[in-house]
Amino acid sequence: MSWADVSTDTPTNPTRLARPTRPTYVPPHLRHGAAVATTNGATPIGSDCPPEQGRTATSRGRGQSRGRGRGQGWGQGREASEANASPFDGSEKFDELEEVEDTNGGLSINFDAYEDIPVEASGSDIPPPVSAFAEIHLGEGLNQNIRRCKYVKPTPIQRHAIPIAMAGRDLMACAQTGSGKTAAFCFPIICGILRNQLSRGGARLACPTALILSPTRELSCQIHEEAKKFSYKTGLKVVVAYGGAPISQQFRNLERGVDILVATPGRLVDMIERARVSLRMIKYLALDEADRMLDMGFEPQIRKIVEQMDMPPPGARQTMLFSATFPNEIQRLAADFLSNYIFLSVGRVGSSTDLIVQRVEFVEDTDKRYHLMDLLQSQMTNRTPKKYALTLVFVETKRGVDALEQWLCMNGLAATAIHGDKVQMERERALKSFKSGATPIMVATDVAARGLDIPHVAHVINFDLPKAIDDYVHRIGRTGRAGKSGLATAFFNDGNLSLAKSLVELMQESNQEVPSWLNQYAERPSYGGGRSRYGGGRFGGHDFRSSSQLKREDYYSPSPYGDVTQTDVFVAPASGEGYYSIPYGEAAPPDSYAAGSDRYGFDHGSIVASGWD
Ligand SMILES: Nc1ncnc2c1ncn2[C@@H]1O[C@H](COP(=O)(O)OP(=O)(O)OP(=O)(O)O)[C@@H](O)[C@H]1O
Repeated sequence: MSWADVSTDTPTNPTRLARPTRPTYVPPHLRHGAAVATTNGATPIGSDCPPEQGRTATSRGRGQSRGRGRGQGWGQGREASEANASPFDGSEKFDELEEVEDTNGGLSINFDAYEDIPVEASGSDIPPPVSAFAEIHLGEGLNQNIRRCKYVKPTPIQRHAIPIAMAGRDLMACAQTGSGKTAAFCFPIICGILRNQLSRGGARLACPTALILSPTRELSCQIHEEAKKFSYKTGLKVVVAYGGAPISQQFRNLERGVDILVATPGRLVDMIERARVSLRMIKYLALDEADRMLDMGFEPQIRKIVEQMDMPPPGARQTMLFSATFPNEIQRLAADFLSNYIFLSVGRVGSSTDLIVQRVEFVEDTDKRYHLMDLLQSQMTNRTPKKYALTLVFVETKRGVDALEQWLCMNGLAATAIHGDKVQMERERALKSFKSGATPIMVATDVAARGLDIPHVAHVINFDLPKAIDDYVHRIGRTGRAGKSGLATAFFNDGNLSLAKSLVELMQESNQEVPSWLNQYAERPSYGGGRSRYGGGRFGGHDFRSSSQLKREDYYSPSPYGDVTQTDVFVAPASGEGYYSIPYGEAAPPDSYAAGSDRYGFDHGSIVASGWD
């Protein structure tokens, strides 16, 4: 049970272990926003928050609640705030956007942040990367939309992945959170359909040409919006299908014609079984968050869709798998869906970006709520006027999410909540209210951990740390997107021991300061001795085919990458210049899992319980 589950206002007071590695707890009313002294080198609570965060300085701490919906300033209650939620949805305004030539470098994306990221590509005959969209013949319609989106130049994953996909190759691609993977699979799909004039009209039985699968409703909607922007005025029809919304309306949308279907697996299976969708014309299949899609929760459904329906087999369709994390075990499963594919990793697979400042604080379960309140109050104190910043708080269980949201609202903070037990309308309302800044705090399960691209998320707080480091990577990836910086704070205690080692490794590789007490946890053999899910090697993630089970001749020298021969894996800075090879023998060992355990070595139930659907 997460401590967030506790719905009483007063925490219980369990016996505390004497531990020098814990910050001194000071009650909120004594803090006055000042830094709290620590005895262990942990970051003082409430300090060092980015100045732009927070809303007003009028929120109330414990005991100062006015009740829900009756506060003021940032302390406005939830109902009032949600009622005022801005109806603005960026995509609705796309029509009004003008085409923008290269002004101020396009969007405020900081491309320098992505230079010199290591790139690994393996497979046969790898098409070389490009450095500009103009180098790829995407077609005038798509190019105009790229300009409308103010994408001036491709991100590293786009530079490498788009030429590979445009060459018709299957692809397994990993790149850091917020680095532009959506466009990397959307552009080749749109371009391919337009180029081959595969567009089809409406019919009772919908036969899309492209299928994009994602694990959550919100992510499917987001991809749908993106794909619609990219195919604006091209004549392509993009339709979304997801659970929780009336299927009849989605059927009507399909009847009007569909070229690209974006779907969650459950709703798609339902539609196929009702004989309203056929996959027999599929030429392009993309799995976003592919490792999650092939994880234990979704794999049977994905296999059903891809292998047991009428979808053309690998080779007859083009398959693209994308994620920020790709454990070897999942790579092995994924290989079933691919044909002669190229493995591409941009940045360390499963790494967090250096743009996210990560802090870990030792917080006992009983203290979590008040530490959270400290952080939020500190943000308010340090805020920059007129700048709005959002805070996403991850909690382990759905009950815990509800209880924490309620507690925050009772204490005068405008918070909303999202998890898989809420009805779809509540989920949508929560997300909209959060995005608009009306409720600048959102408490969530892992249902919000992957893929969501919400501007202005400045702070991700792991109130409860996840069981698996991959989930941590995706969660903190909700901030620090598209070259912007972000802050991630995690509350760590004895219950998170099994995560210590991989957390320290991740932080070190992202050049983060690791508290000495956390290092000590990581060094404990019983706690921190667990094997990281990542492979070894220079930046961790590698094509699992480079493991020792494979023969040397299974690999090719991808000539377009230079004059290197007799090597297996090619690595380059993101710029595409100066590729060099990793000799075969130095490739990362396979990341096999202990017999009987899942890939994390954790209890399945607790992972599933975190709110996916
Ligand atoms: N070439 C580009 N120029 C400017 N902005 C871009 C470019 N490509 C993508 N973006 C923007 O970057 C943001 C992140 O992109 P996207 O959501 O595709 O990331 P992602 O890699 O899929 O992240 P995640 O791993 O969290 O799913 C989006 O707001 C997107 O519009």
